[in-house]
Amino acid sequence: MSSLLKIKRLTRIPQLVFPSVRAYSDEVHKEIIDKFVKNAPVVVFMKGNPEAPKCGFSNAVVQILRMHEVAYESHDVLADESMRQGIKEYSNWPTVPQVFIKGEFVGGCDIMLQMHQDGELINVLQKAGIQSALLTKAMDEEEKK
Ligand SMILES: N[C@@H](CCC(=O)N[C@@H](CS)C(=O)NCC(=O)O)C(=O)O
Ligand code: FES
Repeated sequence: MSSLLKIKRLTRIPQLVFPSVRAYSDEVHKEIIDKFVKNAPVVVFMKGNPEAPKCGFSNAVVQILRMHEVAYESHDVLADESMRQGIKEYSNWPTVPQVFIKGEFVGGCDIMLQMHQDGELINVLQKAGIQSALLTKAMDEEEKK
């Protein structure tokens, strides 16, 4: 028997245990996205940027927030593939755009459109301490009457 085999038989070499690399990177990634999501009162993950959206769904969200004159931070997922996948895992929502208000996932394009149409967006913004320009205008008009 070769001396190497003898050594192997006689010694129990302890195995090094590494946490799975994927589990580790997922955790780190979640932390990074968590910081982005909570970095501003309103945060939007989209394709392109507010000045030049690169998809109609992202454009719709930009138009809605513009109507309410809401300031927000945006992230272009097309510029960062790990962000594109990471945000979907973070919120457990399969598509982009994604809108967060006060760190809470609110929805994508369809939900934002629905909330805009039924007035719920004004309420959600109000609860987050943000006054929609549409509400300001409505109040101004009410005062004039
Ligand atoms: N119904 C969706 C429309 C958004 C959507 O379908 N997005 C697709 C096409 S832009 C998407 O994000 N696909 C996955 C990807 O591109 O990573 C919504 O309400 O937001
Ligand atoms: S990029 Fe094609 S539908 Fe959004």
